[in-house]
Amino acid sequence: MAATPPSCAERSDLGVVWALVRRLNALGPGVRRDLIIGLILEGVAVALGVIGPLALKALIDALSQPPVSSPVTLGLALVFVGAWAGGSLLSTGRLLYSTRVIDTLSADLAAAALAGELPRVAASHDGDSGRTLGLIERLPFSLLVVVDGLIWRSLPLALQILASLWVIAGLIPASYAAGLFVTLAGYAVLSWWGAVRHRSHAHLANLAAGAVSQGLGDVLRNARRIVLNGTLTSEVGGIRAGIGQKAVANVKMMRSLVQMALVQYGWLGLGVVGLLVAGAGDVGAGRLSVGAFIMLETYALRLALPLSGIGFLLSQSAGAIANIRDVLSLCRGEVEMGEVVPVRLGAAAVELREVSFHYAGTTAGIECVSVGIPAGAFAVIVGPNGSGKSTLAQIMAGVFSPAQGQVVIGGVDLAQVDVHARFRHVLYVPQFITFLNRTLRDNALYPPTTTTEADLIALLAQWRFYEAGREMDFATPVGELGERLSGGQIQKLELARVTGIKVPVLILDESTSALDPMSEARILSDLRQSFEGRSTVVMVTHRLRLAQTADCVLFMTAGRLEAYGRHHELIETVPAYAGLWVREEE
Ligand SMILES: Nc1ncnc2c1ncn2[C@@H]1O[C@H](COP(=O)(O)OP(=O)(O)OP(=O)(O)O)[C@@H](O)[C@H]1O
Repeated sequence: MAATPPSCAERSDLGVVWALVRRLNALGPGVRRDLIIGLILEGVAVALGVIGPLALKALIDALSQPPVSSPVTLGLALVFVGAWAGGSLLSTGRLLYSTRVIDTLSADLAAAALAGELPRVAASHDGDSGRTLGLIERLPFSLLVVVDGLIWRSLPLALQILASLWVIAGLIPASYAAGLFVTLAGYAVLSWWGAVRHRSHAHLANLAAGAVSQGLGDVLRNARRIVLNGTLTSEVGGIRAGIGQKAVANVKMMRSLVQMALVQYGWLGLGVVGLLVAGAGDVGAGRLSVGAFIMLETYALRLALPLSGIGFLLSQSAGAIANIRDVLSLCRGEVEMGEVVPVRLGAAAVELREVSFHYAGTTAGIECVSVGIPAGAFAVIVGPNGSGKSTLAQIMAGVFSPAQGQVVIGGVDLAQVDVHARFRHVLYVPQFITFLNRTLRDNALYPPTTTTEADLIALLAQWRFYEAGREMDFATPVGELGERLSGGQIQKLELARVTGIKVPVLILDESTSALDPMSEARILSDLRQSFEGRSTVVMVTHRLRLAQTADCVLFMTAGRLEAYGRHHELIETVPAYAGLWVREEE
């Protein structure tokens, strides 16, 4: 993973720009070199922008004072045209470097945002992948606006304005330089004011765009549910309505842009007309040469044109900065994925000390659970639907952090272990196993397993992964989330992978629920054998017959640990458990 500066949750616009500058600086010598080359090119372009109108003035003055020298006029004409064309050429050439810098920054930010967001999605179960996707997709354009437009172009332009005003003040009455300064400064202030006013529209347009991305992702992921339940028309209608709302937000944003442009260009027009009228009067009165007059107007137009580009960028910058701020807020600091080395080899004890947890905004969760599972044990968590089995399992695995209490694995408080490193202490296999849309091999050998392909093929053959006679084809893609595999195949593949993982505690959440009874018995026996002495295994299950052979049983009801012990003890002492057992037997 790319190294990123620690805190990314900047709030103010300047904070966002500053965060980008810091990230740019941290991107290494290659990026810094590109930045410097780009700045040099832009600097030369600025100088040519100042020289051009000066050459034009000299040319016109030479032409209006006979005798006219052909080599001099030709030379001045060449300087004027060369400065004009050269400046534009250099500015365009500079784009090569700025594009490279922006692409690198974009990749760095996207990686940091993803690295920050994935653990949050994994932990909260309320991931908003569509919104995140939209934010990251819009990032390159936003960076172009802010980095190329605001950071890179505004400084050279400010230099060009200052140098031009200095030249003007040196050649003609200072009042012209003052007039031009007031015109340009007023224009810049109006642009800034417009950008601030534009921000709320841009924010709403961003939200609408995010909602569309989120909705699209959601319906695409749920295509089968939608089509099989006959809700295609209404779901497509919902997306269309969302796009309509986005269009309304965009129109409002564009209207605000047009109003802003009216004010900006109105002011500019007034300023340039003022300079023209004053200049024409002075030329008529012989106080100003025709060359100086044309030079003044050329400077005015040459500076106003890029400034209007900056005005546009400023107006776009509110949305761009909002987008970048959102992406920065997804970054959660530096993520270093080191080598997969278990903290300790061998099974570890699990201890829960007065653990409580509630899902945000609900009363559902776990109430003050204290329990100890000895190292090397095979423990099962049982209980009715919604009693908190999966929640407890995920707290044990460090997926959810308890609001109160401690989870201690092999003497280590899990809260003290970085979320990215918890898999070295305890590994959780979720209730709903999903695969990456890659090959069977990629998913079956997915880290941190250390199993070999040959061992895996042998194991899956024993577990009857395919019906008799069918060859194992590890190059087959499994489809989105693994949808080309059957429910039982998904669990077999995952459990085969898990047998190759060396971890002190393994937590399986209903990982055999889709297996036929024979496969389940065989696979569980193989798993227990391969984890013996190596891992403590905790398994969430609805099948109480698995509890019969377990070393300990955790019986959950309504978010509480109702009872803990061996199966036969609970049968004798806990009527609710005995009732559940009788129902299963029936
Ligand atoms: N992400 C979530 N946000 C809010 N509430 C949740 C969330 N996940 C689970 N719950 C609630 O927490 C309670 C316990 O859920 P949990 O999944 O732990 O139960 P369970 O015993 O594993 O159920 P089952 O046997 O049906 O799998 C339920 O009331 C459930 O609705």
